[in-house]
Amino acid sequence: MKEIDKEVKILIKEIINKRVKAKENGESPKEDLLGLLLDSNDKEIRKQGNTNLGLALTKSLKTANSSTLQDKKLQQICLLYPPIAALGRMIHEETKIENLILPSGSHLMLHLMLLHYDANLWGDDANEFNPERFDEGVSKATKGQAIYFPFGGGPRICVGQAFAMLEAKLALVMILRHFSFKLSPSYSHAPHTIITLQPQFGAQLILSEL
Ligand code: HEM
Repeated sequence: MKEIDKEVKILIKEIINKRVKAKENGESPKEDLLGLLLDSNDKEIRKQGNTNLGLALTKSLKTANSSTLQDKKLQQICLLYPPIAALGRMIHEETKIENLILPSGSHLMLHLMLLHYDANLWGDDANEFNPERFDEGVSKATKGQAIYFPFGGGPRICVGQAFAMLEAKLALVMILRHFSFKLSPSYSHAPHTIITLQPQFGAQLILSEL
């Protein structure tokens, strides 16, 4: 796991460094999030007279790695809004589940939203944002049951899980080091599935530079 963690960090650094180079050559779009963050990072570095961009990135990576509160929040976000909302499987041989006989070739869908919002499994606050339920990790929160599947499970579990979580934390840390943000009044809550679960009308935020 430590090896994967190291590789993931190197990958993320490579992505950012490539972008920094493109920016220096005037080839990088400014108006996306990474462009905005790099701009803001540059300003901070100029203010502090520090020309070593790597230091700011290393600090962000350190903060991202040590933030267990963010882990819990991301786990809760994946409970309410699993980016992949349903998993599909085909059965290769006739299978009996209690009194149900599923013929070979049947297609099954496991709908994560049904599982993740089930009050019998998660309690009465199933549909509330409550990161504290993950205080003692995922296996305690699920009481060892197979009821939490944002990254799938078993032999086909997502190989990019650690990368995706670190990437999300890193993006958050980099934003929060430079900006505070709140939801724009134009935001309309409409989770919607087009392959992945996404906000149908976008998620407009108002960023204020710190
Ligand atoms: C928030 C981000 C992500 C989510 C929610 C996610 C979710 C999932 C889920 C649910 C599965 C299982 C699919 C199934 O059982 O049918 C899966 C598989 C997989 N994911 Fe991800 N994933 C994410 C990011 C990534 C990233 C960043 C990578 C690559 C760097 C990646 C690579 C893969 C691969 C290769 C598999 C197939 C594994 C196999 O079948 O053996 N994923 N992912």
